[in-house]
Amino acid sequence: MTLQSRLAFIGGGNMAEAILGGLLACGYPLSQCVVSEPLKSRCEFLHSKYPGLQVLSGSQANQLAVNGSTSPKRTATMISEGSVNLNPTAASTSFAPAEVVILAVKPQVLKTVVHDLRQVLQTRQPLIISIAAGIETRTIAKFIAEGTTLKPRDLPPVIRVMPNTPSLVNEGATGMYATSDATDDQRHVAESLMAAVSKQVSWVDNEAMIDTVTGISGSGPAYFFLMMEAMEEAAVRLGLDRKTAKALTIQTCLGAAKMAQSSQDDLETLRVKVTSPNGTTDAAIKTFENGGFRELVYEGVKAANMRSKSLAVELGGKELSTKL
Ligand SMILES: NC(=O)C1=CN([C@@H]2O[C@H](COP(=O)(O)OP(=O)(O)OC[C@H]3O[C@@H](n4cnc5c(N)ncnc54)[C@H](OP(=O)(O)O)[C@@H]3O)[C@@H](O)[C@H]2O)C=CC1
Ligand SMILES: O=C(O)[C@@H]1CCC=N1
Repeated sequence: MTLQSRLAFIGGGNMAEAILGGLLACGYPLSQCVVSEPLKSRCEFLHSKYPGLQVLSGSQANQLAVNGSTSPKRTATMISEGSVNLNPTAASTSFAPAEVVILAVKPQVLKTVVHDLRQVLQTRQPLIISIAAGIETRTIAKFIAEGTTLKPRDLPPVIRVMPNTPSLVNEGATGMYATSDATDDQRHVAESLMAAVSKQVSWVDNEAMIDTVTGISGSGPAYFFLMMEAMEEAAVRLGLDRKTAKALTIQTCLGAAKMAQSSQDDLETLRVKVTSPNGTTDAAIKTFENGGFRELVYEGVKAANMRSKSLAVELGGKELSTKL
């Protein structure tokens, strides 16, 4: 396995595209990537945005993406029989087997997807990276092993990753957890892939911490977009035109983040430096604090964390603990 390993994305939605787009932007070879995605319009979108990318759909698309097919004739038969559709711009009808499989479907369909891929995952033993919120590594291992006599040691290792959508612009923040059976080489490959699209990659030792990572950086971009939407709206209500309101809001967010990243000061000091006593910022900050801003943020992050845990219960059969 190399840092240009053959990658199969199972699911070609928002987060898959964020990772794929970020990898391609930093030079990952397009010819090493295949995406399996059932929705025709989404396939067309991916074809047109990434010309030459192999995008598969159809009933056997997931299998083909993982298993590969070194016989163009066999692939052509699958295509003519309609079990696989392949975009016409893709370079080849031969597929090497995937060395890394990125499970990028919604948590609710993960079980079905993994069940369908069970055989090929057991045979090919690719490194499996799951980005699905909530679903634990042992649950994925259970899905792979179900209906067989395989022992955990016979299963391919699963690395659980919680990325975020800024990966698309190579500004992702990613949390990672690997089970003890993952080798250093496999961890290195997974980390290198995510590091290519993320400015911050953090391993956690305890899988439960992935729920917390989900509540902070996985879901986090949406919190900042919400804040920016609210600031833009406030500026418009107070008289600015929308274009100016949006541009000032976005640049303020970016500037604050860059300062926070590069400054020796902690976040509180940076805030205090903007806040003249009894000045304008002071008036705003007091309004936020009096409205319970910090507690509200805590409750929001906790809700995301708890939802991640409850997905593990709903979809993985785990007991729900009320402990965070
Ligand atoms: N969006 C985000 O910011 C983040 C998402 N995640 C995780 O990433 C995963 C994907 O989320 P996201 O990209 O937002 O969701 P999307 O719905 O955008 O993407 C999932 C894609 O998988 C496709 N799909 C559905 N069934 C199958 C199948 N049987 N085989 C192959 N593909 C299938 C869907 O097609 P169709 O539309 O036809 O159903 C869809 O295009 C989730 O598990 C989520 O928890 C993790 C971190 C951040
Ligand atoms: O909202 C979700 O469930 C996914 C996981 C993290 C971000 N989006």
